[in-house]
Amino acid sequence: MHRHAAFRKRADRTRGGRGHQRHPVVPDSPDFGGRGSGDRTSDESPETVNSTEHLGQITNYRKRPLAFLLHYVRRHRTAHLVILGSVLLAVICSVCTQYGLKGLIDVISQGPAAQGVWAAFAVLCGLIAADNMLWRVGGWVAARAFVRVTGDVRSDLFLHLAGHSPTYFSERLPGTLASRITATSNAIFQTENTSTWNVIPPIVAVCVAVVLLTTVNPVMAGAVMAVSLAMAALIFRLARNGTPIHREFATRAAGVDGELVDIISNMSVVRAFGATMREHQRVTGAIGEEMTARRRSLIYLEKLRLLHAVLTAFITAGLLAWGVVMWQHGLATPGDMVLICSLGFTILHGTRDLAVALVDLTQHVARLGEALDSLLVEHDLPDHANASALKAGPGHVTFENVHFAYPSRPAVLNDLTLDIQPGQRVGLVGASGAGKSTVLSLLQRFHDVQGGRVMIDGQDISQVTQASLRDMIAVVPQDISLFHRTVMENLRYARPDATEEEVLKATEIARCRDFIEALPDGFNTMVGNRGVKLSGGQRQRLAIARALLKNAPILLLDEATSALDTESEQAIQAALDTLMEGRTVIAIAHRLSTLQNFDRIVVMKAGQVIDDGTPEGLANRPGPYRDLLRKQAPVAEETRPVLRVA
Ligand SMILES: Nc1ncnc2c1ncn2[C@@H]1O[C@H](COP(=O)(O)OP(=O)(O)OP(=O)(O)O)[C@@H](O)[C@H]1O
Repeated sequence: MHRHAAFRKRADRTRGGRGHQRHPVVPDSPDFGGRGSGDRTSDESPETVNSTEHLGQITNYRKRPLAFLLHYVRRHRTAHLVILGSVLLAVICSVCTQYGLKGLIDVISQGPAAQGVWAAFAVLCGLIAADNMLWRVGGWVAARAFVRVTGDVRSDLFLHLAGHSPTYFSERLPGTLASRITATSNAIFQTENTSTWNVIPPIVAVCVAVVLLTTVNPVMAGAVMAVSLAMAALIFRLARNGTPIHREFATRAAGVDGELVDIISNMSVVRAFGATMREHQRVTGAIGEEMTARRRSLIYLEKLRLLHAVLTAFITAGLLAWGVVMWQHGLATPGDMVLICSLGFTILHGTRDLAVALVDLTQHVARLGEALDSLLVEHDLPDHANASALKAGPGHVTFENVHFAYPSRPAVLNDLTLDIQPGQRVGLVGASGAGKSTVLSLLQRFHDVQGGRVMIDGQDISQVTQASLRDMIAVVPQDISLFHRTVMENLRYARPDATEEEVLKATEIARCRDFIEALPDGFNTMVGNRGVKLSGGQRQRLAIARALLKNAPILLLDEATSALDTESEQAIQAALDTLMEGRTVIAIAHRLSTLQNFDRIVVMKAGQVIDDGTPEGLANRPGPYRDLLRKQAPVAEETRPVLRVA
């Protein structure tokens, strides 16, 4: 199969929703319409882009911006051929108009009795009309085709971006990534526009003009062509030399966007620390660097244009003088003089326009290259080449001699072994930095382990598709992220095809229906950026409802109730109890009393399990858990400790 066709097919497949196997409904779990997350077929799992097939294609273009552009041009081949055809014909008509003019003048100069005046007139008018109409045909088709290309590009880049690991995102500013996607699509649009309207027309015009000039004076045509080509080559070469300057500008511009988004998304912190002026200075610094880079880029272009203007003035003067001398020696008719002048100008202006357009084009291609270079990085956590869907089971989780370190950091987990039976509720406790969150991350395969294996129902999670792995796991995180969308859309994120009845049922169990209905627009209320218009407790209950709708056999909880009043805590605790029914649960808890109803407590220290047993068993014998309990005892008397939900 052709490589590009394969790329397209795969991209289409990833968009269209794959039929990967989903786990069955957890038998003992509460019924939310009798459907497991396995029924969620319309959701486009971003993990699907981890397909190594897809990776093998799009990342090939990382260093080949023009090949990348051509790939999308081929997707709309017919439209681009129509555009090219109409531009070529339009330019040919436009240049031939000058020949038509010469014909008319030659006939007219024979006197009023000359034959064929109206025929020459008709030819000239026909050429002018065709010239104008053909441009419009090209413009009409381009208005659709070029815009489609920009849409395809952004959509594919997003798909690729979404397949990167958390490490990729933690090392980059979201604003920079977003701005690079936009920059890529803008650069492609500009490249297509410049090529179609500013590069191809002068090339064709110059070629046709030279052919026509040959009919008057072949030597003159050859000389003009040679000089023009030499000049265009010189300008283009100089333009290419400026590429690093233009790329520097593109990098700085993306940097400013990244800084702005980072600061704006942390505006509450900026205010809390009275750091507005500090941030202003920082942004001003970044803008200053971008301005310097932009100035250098523009001045470089201006120098090139100046050079071309000077050369053009000299060559035009030479050409005109040559024509006058020919006329003086009776070697040229008045019509020939008109033709020499107009074709000479066509060639000179054509090469000038071409050189300028090529300069612009190299700048657009440089921007495109810069953006692709940073976006088309290979996924660092692709699905295994022979990955198959995780076969749904009851949710048996095993960590087998797991060794793990974050990049350039000392080991976080050392030979960790943990066996969690299906349906077991396990609380992970231990000092800050012990590695509890890392355990949850590794189970979701946010990173690959460096030693040992993580297994679900006897299957190594590094060997299964990430989409099927995510389907097995529901997460209630500590920091609950909501989209700036309606409450309903946020709830349905877990299962877009959930019926209204299922959503209502989940919100009732999660104790959030009452407060949602009290919101100004009920379920259609926008929750604000990351959910700021809701309280912490309300966001947590929404997250629980979302997890209920997902209905996965494994549930990860990370410290959910830390900042709540007693009433909210009780509501959330009750909701969590329902959510945990019939699932394998791994919960991170700092406040130990929330784990009293759990089957098992695992105490971690420096990446290892140092104690393991039932809450009562561990509480009743000397050991790290009892020490932790005693440390928390005074706190427990004042405030009822609660589970921290993931
Ligand atoms: N993305 C990351 N990159 C590099 N190091 C990390 C990353 N995440 C965590 N760490 C480091 O790994 C160690 C374990 O962190 P982890 O978050 O797993 O601990 P924890 O027991 O969950 O702590 P806490 O209870 O404070 O949340 C810490 O030293 C932390 O600095």
